[in-house]
Amino acid sequence: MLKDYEYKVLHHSIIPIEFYQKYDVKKGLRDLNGVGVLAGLTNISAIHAVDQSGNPIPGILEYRAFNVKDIVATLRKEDRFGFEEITYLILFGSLPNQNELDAFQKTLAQRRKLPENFVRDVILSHPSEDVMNSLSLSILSLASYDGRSTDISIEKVLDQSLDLISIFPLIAIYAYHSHSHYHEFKSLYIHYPSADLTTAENILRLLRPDCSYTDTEAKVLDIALILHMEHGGGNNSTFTTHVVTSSGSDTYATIAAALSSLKGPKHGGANIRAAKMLNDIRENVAYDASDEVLSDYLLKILNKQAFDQKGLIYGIGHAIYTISDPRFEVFKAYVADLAFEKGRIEEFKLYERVEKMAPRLIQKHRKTYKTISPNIDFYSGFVYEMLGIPKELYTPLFAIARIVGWSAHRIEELINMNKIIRPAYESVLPSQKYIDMKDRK
Ligand SMILES: CC(=O)SCCNC(=O)CCNC(=O)[C@H](O)C(C)(C)COP(=O)(O)OP(=O)(O)OC[C@H]1O[C@@H](n2cnc3c(N)ncnc32)[C@H](O)[C@@H]1OP(=O)(O)O
Ligand SMILES: O=C([O-])CC(=O)C(=O)O
Repeated sequence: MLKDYEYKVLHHSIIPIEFYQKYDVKKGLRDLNGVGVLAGLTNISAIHAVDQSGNPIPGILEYRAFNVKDIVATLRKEDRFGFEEITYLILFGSLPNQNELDAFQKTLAQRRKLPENFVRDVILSHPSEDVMNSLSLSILSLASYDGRSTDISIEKVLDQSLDLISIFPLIAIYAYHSHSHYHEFKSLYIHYPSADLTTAENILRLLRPDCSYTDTEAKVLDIALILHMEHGGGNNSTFTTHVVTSSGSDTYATIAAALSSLKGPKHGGANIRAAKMLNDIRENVAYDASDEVLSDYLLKILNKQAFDQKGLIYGIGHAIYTISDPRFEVFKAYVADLAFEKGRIEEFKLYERVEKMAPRLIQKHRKTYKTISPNIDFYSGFVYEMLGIPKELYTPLFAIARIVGWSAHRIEELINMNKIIRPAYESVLPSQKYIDMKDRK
């Protein structure tokens, strides 16, 4: 029966490919040359991938006009954490001075707590292997604890956003513990966060049975969070935030929608797929395999004959960047050091070979004129793995960071747009006369 229904659905859904050109449809809301259709304006971040004449350039990412590479280099030089400072920058538009930063850190620490019995009644009662779904469920449940959940005044939305930024790490990690206890039969422990620690340190503290972590581990995680915080208004989850916000919906529903978008394997979910794909490659191709053998296996992945049979090499390619994703470059600088420290050089070398080989294979195989390069999530799963972070938390870590960007964009949409987002779909089916039941075949 279901097969029958499937046949009908396919038969009545397929639209001839040439129609998209005929009606000038911007597939993926992209122009023919791949540039996104202009859907909004923003002060929050800028992504530069072409020069003024439209020629590709190495990618540049700016948060509130500050180059992300400079931000990370300064934090590294001064050997300090930056997630809270860059959250302040993205939300409020300027760099905090020391007093402003201290006060903001205190605000986040005070908000880093869940409603009474929330862990017991919501998180532990609904264990799921999919921590992204647990996050969505928890965010929607939080609305019931907020007496003004549907208030969309800027003051209230900001208040809700600061709460969500503070508690996302708690929800994600407790949800992981719930899954690991009820589905993997491991001991259950729920640590409280510490008001004296940064977001990155608290994540590791809440995750580990003995709350321990090294300064290097926490600083690498802090950089990973900063690199994932924000990426313009057009990425799939932030655009979802704009779309849902434009209908007048509340913060909880909007963020649940953004989470649902982020988990997709072509977006934030790519980090877990990239790590699983590399494990698959490791199992099927020896570390010392020739380039020819490795290339043949990558071609099998592209031809949907290997790994998840979706035809994608995860962690490679980007909708906007061509020559390079600047976040990838920053990340990679940490991977080599970490791999050396953790004795994972052989794996790192395999990653590196795939990173170099895959873009060329995709270009050739998909016959694309566009230069393709690795994106931020090619190495992020490997980094998390080396930090001992379970794979169920890879995409939630992205969400823990991106909630900052979503919040800023939701507020920007509320302040500026006041117009429901509503693009057009042209019907290509000629009208028919309704048929009486007795006359149907
Ligand atoms: C944080 C982030 O969201 S970063 C992105 C994370 N996603 C991934 O790593 C998943 C793998 N990558 C992809 O699927 C794509 O590169 C995307 C979704 C990121 C961008 O997709 P697009 O904007 O369509 O990329 P682009 O226009 O450069 O693609 C050109 C062609 O190459 C293909 N292609 C691009 N990247 C890949 C890839 N990694 N594997 C296989 N094919 C690819 C596209 O499907 C397209 O083929 P088509 O013309 O037959 O449809
Ligand atoms: O911009 C995009 O399309 C995807 C991306 O890199 C992000 O959201 O960080």
